[in-house]
Amino acid sequence: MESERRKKVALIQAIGTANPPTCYLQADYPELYFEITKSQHLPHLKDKLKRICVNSKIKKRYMLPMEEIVEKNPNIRTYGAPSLDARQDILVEEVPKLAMEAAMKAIEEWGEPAASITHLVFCTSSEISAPSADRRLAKLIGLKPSVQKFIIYQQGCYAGGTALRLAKDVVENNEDAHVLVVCCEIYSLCRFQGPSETRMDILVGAALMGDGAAAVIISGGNGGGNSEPSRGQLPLFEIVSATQTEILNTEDVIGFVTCEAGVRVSWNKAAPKVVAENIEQCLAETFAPLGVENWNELFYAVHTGGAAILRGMQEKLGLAEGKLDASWSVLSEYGNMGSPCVLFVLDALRKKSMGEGRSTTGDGLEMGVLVGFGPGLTVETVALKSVPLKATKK
Ligand SMILES: CC(C)(COP(=O)(O)OP(=O)(O)OC[C@H]1O[C@@H](n2cnc3c(N)ncnc32)[C@H](O)[C@@H]1OP(=O)(O)O)[C@@H](O)C(=O)NCCC(=O)NCCSC(=O)CC(=O)O
Repeated sequence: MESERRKKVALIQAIGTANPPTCYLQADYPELYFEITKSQHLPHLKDKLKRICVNSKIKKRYMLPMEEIVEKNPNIRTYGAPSLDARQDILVEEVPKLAMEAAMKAIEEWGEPAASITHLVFCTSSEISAPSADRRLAKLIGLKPSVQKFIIYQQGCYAGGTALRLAKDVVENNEDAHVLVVCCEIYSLCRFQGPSETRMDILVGAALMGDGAAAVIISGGNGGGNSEPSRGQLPLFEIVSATQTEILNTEDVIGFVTCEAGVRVSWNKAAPKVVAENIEQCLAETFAPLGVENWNELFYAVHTGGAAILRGMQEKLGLAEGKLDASWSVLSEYGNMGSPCVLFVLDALRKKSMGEGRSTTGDGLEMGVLVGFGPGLTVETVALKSVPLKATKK
């Protein structure tokens, strides 16, 4: 009977991640940045960048080889100089290539052919082109021409959550849908700016941003507490709900604009405070219907926006030590890569849970939350259910 048919639930089946090959150690970066930008005559700004780098809790980041790129395109090093053409020429090629690496890893873990993907959701804020980056990616990984594509351009760091929200709707409403979600950012190049005496947020960006791509595959499964995948393989997480919230009157807190000089980012000092002040309301709205009030009952995959943001959230929610470990670990190993960050954290979380012999993919807990935030200020709150790890080992 129709009324007895169980609703399909959205299951994350596999995760793949990728980074460019060039690794920059955080301890060496201030020297390198001031060398590349020919700004050694500004030692007070270099000292400030050194301090921010030390406090960033970042050990290393992966980026395009910026020394070579800037040498060939010297306008990129000068604050405000026109350089968008040079950046776009490289990014239009490099964004789909990095995305491909992550996508291939996710497809390999999933174990089904790429041709079985029915929908593609692609997110980037690192280039703008048509035919767009999703189409280039589809060709690179051999998706069928009838794959249903969506591109989420210019949404910044919260787009990883937006993509999961869209994929959830797609699998719940389309029989046998298999959605490939890919987020890819090359901030090292699109957002690179030389230092400026009047723009301290450029130094903050120089200290935090890195490049990465992450891909997940989401399929429909049977609900009812037991997460059954549709195609034989056991899933990693169930997406229970996904919501976007706009925090009113915060348009000047985080933003960016593409201009002749590349992507000009505005990060306001108030960002950590604004996120901390609003996070509990976002969680309350998401988890009241699920009967969760104690934030320590949840596992967490929070965007690695910066150390002050993670600290503020931990304090405001009264989280026990270790609750944000997966985010701290991604921040330390990769920095702030924008939209793929939350998916990197999800990957770290399930690997950590497995490594530590936890009973579920979510730190041994049943319910958790993925939090993405970015321009607007906009928050994506995704409620997740973990999967028993004993079952995945069978
Ligand atoms: C950058 C930090 C690690 C630095 O931490 P510190 O422990 O060194 O201390 P701090 O916060 O006092 O900052 C050090 C110095 O930098 C300055 N400073 C910090 N943030 C600033 C900003 N946004 N604009 C201008 N200056 C800023 C401080 O005033 C201080 O200057 P002085 O030394 O002169 O007193 C931290 O502040 C942090 O994590 N900030 C959050 C970064 C952020 O907004 N991320 C959101 C990304 S948005 C995103 O991810 C989405 C997207 O882009 O789409």
